[in-house]
Amino acid sequence: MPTLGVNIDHIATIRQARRTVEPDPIAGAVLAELGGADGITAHLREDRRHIQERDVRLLRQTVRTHLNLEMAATDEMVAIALDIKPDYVTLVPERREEVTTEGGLDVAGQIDRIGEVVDKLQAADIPVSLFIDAESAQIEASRMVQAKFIELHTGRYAEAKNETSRQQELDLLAAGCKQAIKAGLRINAGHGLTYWNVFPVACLPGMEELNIGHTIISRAVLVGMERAVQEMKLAMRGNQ
Ligand SMILES: CC(=O)[C@@H](O)[C@H](O)COP(=O)(O)O
Ligand SMILES: NCC(=O)COP(=O)(O)O
Repeated sequence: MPTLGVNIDHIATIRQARRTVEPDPIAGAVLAELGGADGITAHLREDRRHIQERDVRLLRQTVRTHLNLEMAATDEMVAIALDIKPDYVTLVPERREEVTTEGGLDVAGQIDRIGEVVDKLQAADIPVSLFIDAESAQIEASRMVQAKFIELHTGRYAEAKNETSRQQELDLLAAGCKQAIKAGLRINAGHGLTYWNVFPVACLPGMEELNIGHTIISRAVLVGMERAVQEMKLAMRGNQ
């Protein structure tokens, strides 16, 4: 069974709706860990729409499991990561106009830039994961830049309109896992996973960690954070 990284961005989304101090994602992370989270994920977006730099600095001091910092491959973010030293960094693509991340990072199309960022972070003992689509060229490019991990983008699987296309997307993810294992890459996955669609992804070969946010925070609003995390861990084992 893969481990569970709980993405706490959307606790901060509620706070930022009023630019106030509550709810505090730091408290959310503590409760997620008490509920059984194996890691905490936070996405410091360039537009700061949810997580703030203050949150990442406090999370670095308070997280007892491991901290995964999601960020764009910009100089500003690299400087923050080198200063804060999360347990690992996941490089993601960002567009200010998007509601959420729309696809994987184009590593193959910017090998030099991504390679430079991977080198800088890994030289500082911060392992790097690349959030990519399960495409052969992107997995090969991730190997070439010597990232330690990839995070397979599960958005298209999650948004599939019917069982046939969901199965096709799952097959692509499974093929991506096989290629990544051969390439010596460690494998995470995430985006759009829910209590209802997570189990087949949790069963993919070599899957190490699932990073899940929106569905857990949505449930936590209604039933509380610890219970929402416990229920996700059950769903990852096939019990909803
Ligand atoms: C990269 C990814 O899939 C998630 O971190 C997602 O980006 C969560 O943040 P947003 O909801 O702001 O897109
Ligand atoms: N990298 C994916 C992630 O952290 C959470 O994405 P989502 O579950 O909020 O869609």
